[in-house]
Order: sequence, then C-alpha cells, then structure tokens
Amino acid sequence: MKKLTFAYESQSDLRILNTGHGWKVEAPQSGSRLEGGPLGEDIYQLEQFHCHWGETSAEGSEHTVDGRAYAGELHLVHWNTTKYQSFAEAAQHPDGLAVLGVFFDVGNESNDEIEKIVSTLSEIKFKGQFTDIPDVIDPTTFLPSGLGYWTYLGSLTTPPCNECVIWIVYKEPITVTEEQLVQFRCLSACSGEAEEFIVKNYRPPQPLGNRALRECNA
Ligand SMILES: Cc1ccc(O)c(S)c1
Ligand SMILES: [Zn+2]
Repeated sequence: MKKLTFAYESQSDLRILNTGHGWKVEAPQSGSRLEGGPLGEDIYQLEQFHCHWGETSAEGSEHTVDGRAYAGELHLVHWNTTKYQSFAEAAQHPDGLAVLGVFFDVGNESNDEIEKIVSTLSEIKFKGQFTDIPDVIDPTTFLPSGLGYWTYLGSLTTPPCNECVIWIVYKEPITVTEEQLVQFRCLSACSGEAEEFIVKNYRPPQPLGNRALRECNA
C-alpha cells in the first residue's frame, strides 16, 4: 500500500454534543485530507470524531488485538469527497467512509488533548446538550507517534451498521487516565432529570469472517 498521509486544520470553537450514546465533536474540515494507504486514489475529509469506552478499563475498544481489548477507542470519521457529494451519500457505499481508530491505554499521565474534551463534559451532561470547545483542537495530536496500522473493509459500529467503512486501526495506543474515562462514564443517555449514565458504548467485536486484514508498519 502507498503511505497513508493526512493533513488537518487546527480549529477552535468546535461543537461537542451528547448524542445519548456518548460525546461527538462535529469537525467538518473541507481543508482536511486523508489519502493513500488503503484509500486508493480517493481523498477523504474529516467529518467528526467521537469515542467508545467500557464500564471498566478492561474493556471499551471496538477492536481487539489477539483477543485483547483496550480501555477505549477514539474514532476519527472521514468521508470520500472524491466520489460522493455528501457524508450521507458516502455512507451508502463500501468505500464511502474511512475511520481512523486509536486505542486508549490507561496510564498516570493525563492526555492534554483528551482533557480539552473532558473539560466540556459537565456542560453536556444530558442527551441533546451541546457546547463549543474553547481550546484549539488539532486532530493530529490524537494520533500515536508510531503510525503502523491494520486495515480492513468493515462497517459502522452503531445501527444501521452500514458496511461502508475502510477501517484503519493504529497499532500503538495513546494514553489517557482512569479519571478521564470516569468523566466519559458520567454522561447521561437521557435528556431529562432521570440519570442513566453512559457507562459503556462499545460494540463487541464481530467475527472477521472472510474479510482480508492488511497491515502497514509505517
Ligand atoms: C459515522 C459513525 C457514527 C458512529 C460511530 O460509532 C462510528 S464508528 C461512525
Ligand atoms: Zn465509532
């Protein structure tokens, strides 16, 4: 595969919302480019990023490596702007979306970029709430230093689970703290007074089936 290349803009005042299934940062970036690697000749543009986590740090990732789960997984969601006119249209095609997956390992050092997200969560405790992230966010800072990855053709992990995703899962995790994950789990799935905490929002891995899994050791 050709080398995977990416270019993102740094943005402030990005909107973060509580979807009822977790937090999502809306980051449509017409100036962003993800290309090469398994993406053929097409260019993919960043649309949003979000995260999956578990009730404890023993689980939470949506991919496992030799059966090992990580404490969570960040997804940077892109769509194919070479072939399609909109995100919604792209999500109807096998090469429509490209999602970068980054595993979370728990460590003692707070992740400064994730902390920019955590610091807003008290403002979006309930489903449907949203706010702007005052800090400047550069999506590149969420990526690990080692850029080796696995890739395969798969699906969205939330219903309707369209088979429209070229998955690119980095081998090297980034580190977050248990406290940062605890803050994720304090989001409520309800819009009203009732508190139903989103303690986990990951889809358990599905069988690989006859999918070809490729790797790149960047
Ligand atoms: C478009 C999209 C929405 C939700 C998700 O978890 C993923 S992985 C992708
Ligand atoms: Zn996801």
